[in-house]
Formats: sequence, C-alpha cells, structure tokens
Amino acid sequence: KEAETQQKLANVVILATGGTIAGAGASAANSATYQAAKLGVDKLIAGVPELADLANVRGEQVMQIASESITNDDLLKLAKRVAELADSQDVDGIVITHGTDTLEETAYFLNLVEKTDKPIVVVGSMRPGTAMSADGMLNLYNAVAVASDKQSRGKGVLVTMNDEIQSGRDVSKSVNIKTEAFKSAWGPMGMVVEGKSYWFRLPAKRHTTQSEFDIKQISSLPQVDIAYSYGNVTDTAYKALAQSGAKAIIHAGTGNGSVSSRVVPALQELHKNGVQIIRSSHVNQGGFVLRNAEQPDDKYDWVVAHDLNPQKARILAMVAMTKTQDSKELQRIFWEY
Ligand SMILES: NC(=O)C[C@H](N)C(=O)O
Repeated sequence: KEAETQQKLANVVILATGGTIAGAGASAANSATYQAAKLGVDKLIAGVPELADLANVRGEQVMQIASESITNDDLLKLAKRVAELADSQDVDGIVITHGTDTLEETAYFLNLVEKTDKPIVVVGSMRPGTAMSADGMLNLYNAVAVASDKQSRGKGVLVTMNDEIQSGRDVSKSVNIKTEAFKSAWGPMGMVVEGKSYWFRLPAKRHTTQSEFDIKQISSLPQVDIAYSYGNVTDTAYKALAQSGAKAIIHAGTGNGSVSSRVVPALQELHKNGVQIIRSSHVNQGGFVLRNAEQPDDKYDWVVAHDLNPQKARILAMVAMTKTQDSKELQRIFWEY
C-alpha cells in the first residue's frame, strides 16, 4: 500500500542554498536577530514531516549562504544543477530554498534560462525556524505542494511566500520585517491553501521553454552593475563602475527612470565607449520606464528596463549580453521578457 502511494506521488527535489529559511537564532524571541544559512537540507525536510504526504521528497545542499552574498558563479552553478534535474525522468518538480534578499533575482534568472515546463519553485522565509511564528515550514510545505502539482507546469519559475504563488519574474521583496514581504506590481498568480493550489493569472512575458536563452549554453555572465540615483547625485559611481569593467550600467533612477543633468554627460560618454546604459527606476511599488519619456533614448541610444526593477534589469541585461551587444536587440529583449 505504501509503495502504491509513493508511486502516485510526484518526485520533488529540494535544492537548498541557505538563507533565513535555514537560519537559527539564540531564542524563540529572535525573529530578526539570528544567523542565516545554518541548517542543512535534511533538517529542513525533517522539520516538515507532512511533506511526505505531498511528494516523494529528497534534498541536495547546493550551497549554504545568506543570499546577499550570492555571486554570478553561484547563480550559474545552481541553474546548471536545476537544468540537470529538470532533464531527469524521475524528477517532476524542483524546489529551491533561498534567502529572501536576492530571491527575486535568482527566480528571474532561472525563469529566463531553464528550458523546461516542469515546476521550479523558489521559496524562503522571513523568520528563522527557531523563532515563534516561523514562516519557513508552511512556505516550504506550500512550495512542495506547488512543485508537485501538474497545473504548475509551463507557468514559468514560481515563488511561494505567505500563501501566495507569485511569478518569479514579477515578484520583489517589498518589506523586510513582515512575513508578507513579497509583492508583485501585477498581483500574485494564485494562492496555495492546505496543500492545494488555486490559479488566477498566467504570465504574459516569455519564459523557460519560450525563452531564447539556455543555461546549457551559458558558461559565464558579463559584468553588469547598478548605480543609484537621488538628489545631489554625481557621476562618480557610474564612472567608477565603468572603470571597473561594467559592460552595462543599470541606472536605478528616480521616478520614471529620470537622469540628473549632472549625470547625463557622463552616461553619453560611457555609451560612446561601449557601455550599455539601461534606465530603470527605484520607486517602491514598481517602476514603469518608457522610451523617450524623461530622456531622449533614441538619440542617446540608451535602453529602458520598462517595469523591471534595477536588480531584475541587471539579471536580464547579463543574460541578454551573453548573446548580443546591440542596443536595439537589448531593447527588444527588455520588451519581451
Ligand atoms: N530573510 C532572509 O532570507 C534574509 C537573509 N539575509 C538572506 O537573504 O539570506
């Protein structure tokens, strides 16, 4: 009988990377003061025995890191392992436990480069497992539920936090002290309640099997950096980033990606020297940058990131620039993904 249920259940692999979901504090009162990336994947799985009702679950520790320290090499390593597992006949879904600080970047990266329609679900927590009202257990349970659900196939990389199913492309960490930390300007795709998913929307942008990018063809990522804008800004950061080798600079602009008159000449100059300039916005509820609004992008040959926040724009620019150095092509890619 047991063997029969096991056969019917989906096979889900949990790839653990660290973060608060694997964190531990000194006391149950420590919801904000703790060390991330302490617990191994076996402990995470053992902490939620109910996972066994949802799927045949096994774990792999890919790294053990707080996500603010993740590098491009870490991203490549994780994405390549995801691709191997997705190719494997005995894997139906993949869950990635991840720190929340850069979770939105990893989820978007995987959404662009994984050529599979099998569910890939990225999940984290806002409180360590040792804290009162820890959110990691339920988030992980929900992630495995979504990853083992056939309905989750072909919907791009997903993020389950706070009972919501979010698109890995759209979602962003919007609050840093609440469990309802992850929001998307365009709303969640669905809800997961008591191990069952309920769907309401589909992503409109190209992803996974419809993407022109493939992790199997990517062995390194170009240097793309972000410069933040604010009142009284100077061009120092932009020039320094270019000097250090940035092939593109994401302008984390005010408002609709506006650029200070004190910075415009430096950006024109940098672009003449081959650096791509990509205008994004750092407004909190989701920016919306349009070509030639605020700045003459056609004239300067700059690119706009549209609704992608600066950290997501960095991910797309890196992936795109593994294939093209042409600004028109880059702009097409920014509209389509
Ligand atoms: N809530 C978290 O996971 C935050 C942690 N600093 C991380 O991203 O790894």
